[in-house]
Amino acid sequence: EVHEIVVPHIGHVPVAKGDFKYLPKQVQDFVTQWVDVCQPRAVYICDGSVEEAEEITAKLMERGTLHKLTKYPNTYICRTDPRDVARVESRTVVCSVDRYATECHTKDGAASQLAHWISPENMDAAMQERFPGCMAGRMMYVIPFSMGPIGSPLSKIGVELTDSNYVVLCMRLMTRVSHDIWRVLGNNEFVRCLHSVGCPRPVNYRVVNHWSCNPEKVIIAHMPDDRMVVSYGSGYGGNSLLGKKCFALRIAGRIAYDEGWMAEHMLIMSVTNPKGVEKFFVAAFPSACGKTNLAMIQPTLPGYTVRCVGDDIAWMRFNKDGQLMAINPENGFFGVAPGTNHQTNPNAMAALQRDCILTNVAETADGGYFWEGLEDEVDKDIPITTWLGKPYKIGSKENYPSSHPNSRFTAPAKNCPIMHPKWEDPAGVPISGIIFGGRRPEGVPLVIEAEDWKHGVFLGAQVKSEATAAAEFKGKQIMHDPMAMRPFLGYNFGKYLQHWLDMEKPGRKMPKIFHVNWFRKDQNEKFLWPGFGENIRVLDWMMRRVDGEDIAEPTAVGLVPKEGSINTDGLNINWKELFSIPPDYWKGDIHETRRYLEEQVGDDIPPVLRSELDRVEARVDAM
Ligand SMILES: O=C(O)CSc1cccnc1C(=O)O
Ligand SMILES: [Mn+2]
Repeated sequence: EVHEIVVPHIGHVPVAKGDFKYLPKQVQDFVTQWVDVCQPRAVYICDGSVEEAEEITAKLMERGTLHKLTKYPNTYICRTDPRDVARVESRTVVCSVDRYATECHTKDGAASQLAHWISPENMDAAMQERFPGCMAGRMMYVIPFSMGPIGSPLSKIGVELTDSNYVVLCMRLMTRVSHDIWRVLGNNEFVRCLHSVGCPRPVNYRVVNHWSCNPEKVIIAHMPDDRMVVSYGSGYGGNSLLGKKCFALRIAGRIAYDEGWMAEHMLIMSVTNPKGVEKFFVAAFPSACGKTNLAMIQPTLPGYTVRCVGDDIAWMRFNKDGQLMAINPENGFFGVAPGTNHQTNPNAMAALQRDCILTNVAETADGGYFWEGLEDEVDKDIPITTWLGKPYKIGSKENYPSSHPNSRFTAPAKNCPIMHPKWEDPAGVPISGIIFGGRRPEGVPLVIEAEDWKHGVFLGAQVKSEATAAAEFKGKQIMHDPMAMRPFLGYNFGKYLQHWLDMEKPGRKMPKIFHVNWFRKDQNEKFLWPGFGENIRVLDWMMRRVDGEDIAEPTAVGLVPKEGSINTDGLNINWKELFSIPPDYWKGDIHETRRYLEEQVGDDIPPVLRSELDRVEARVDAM
């Protein structure tokens, strides 16, 4: 076995684990290149085994980064530096030679919200400023991982180099990490991922919560042409688990554009009705708008069964029979903890009974976890320690909230009791419906069906939602989040929309496209729709529409359910208000959609989409 690597500038670097010569030559070159730059004290080639996880967990517990929750087997809690708690959109960039391969020709040079470009020169400068020597005194972990079942023709392989053992543990839960990857990869293409917390040793400042990070110098950069991602300064979630947003959406989106498939910010689920008919849906909602909850709903209608394939990312491709097939490229869930409880998502709670890592949640004195939403599920008087390490009691204002609004659970998908038997099927699952949606407290009906594919792409492009905690926006503004992909684009959004439009080809069974809004309120700020398990009623209506039942009627904004065609037995629903399409609201909304698309996509708006915008706007203006 080769127990060291020889690199030009620093000579011999020990290989603490694994056999370097077993790696494919192209991976050896990738590792050697960055060992030489980052200068770690040693290299650790991960194999994804339980033993490896136990070894690294013990190391993190010893250091105080991870704390064991005795109430649940193999479950740990982690607190970050409070400055490192969410995706950092302002520091997330995409590098391309031509600026407009990444950004759109925005109107009047407005700053792009849809992907932030960095020039190759500025990329190099940013790398030079950060990576040389950044891993001094640290271990470089080499993580071989597959997005999608190992060996599936729809899967893609990545290799992440990182100096964070927290990332090693989470990547093992979120992706498929295995020694077998090397054999499956051979000399094929792989996505290069380089991550550092940006804290070379010796560090001469106090590290908060044993969580090394370098917030001032955070950069999350993508080089789609080179199929590469580099991330520096943040240890958290989508910034550091590079298989997730960086690879599976931004880089994969560009690969999908080149290869003719789709990488989308979507859950994948199946619904089986009392007659035993099963249909699969994907749904794209902005961050923290309930994808995990919908993917795992417990139907309230008798005789319906919902199963989960994935809760956040879908890779989709039309097969030779013209059927759209989807896989979940991930292996676990990295879900928002606050608001998750046995009422809102009993299946997620079932997946949180063992083998999880919880980040920035609170801890109960009896060795359990706590977050906002669990008040009725723990002993009212139990002493709680907040994510900031402060004392908290349920009902108290002091040290509220107990958990960071973007605190997360990292859980292996296999522990979710309703995973579909085909959730790892290499061929994927057949998609009948695509659902867009967002948090719209006003004016938007419970469900709208697109008249056709291009109208559906328009419904996706006009997605908006009240801001949430998953990124750095604050407050209750209505934010645009076209296709629910605004933070996750890897190339020109106009080209991305054209790519969607180009998916429609003769011989293909184009899925129906819908838009949902669970969050409409009446003038007293009361929700008009109960949501959660009751959403099965809307999915049932969609299934019947897919089968062509005459239960929809046309409106200026699309097809809506005929009165009474959604089963509302047992509910007290104000149908009129829930489905009203207030002309003034929609006139304002469609003009805001035009303003946003003109400003942010400008000349890159695909002509077919522009004509959809004109067509719908004319109908709304005539209301
Ligand atoms: O990556 C983070 O730190 C939070 S963002 C996130 C995590 C899992 C799934 N989706 C998202 C998102 O922002 O869409
Ligand atoms: Mn997401």
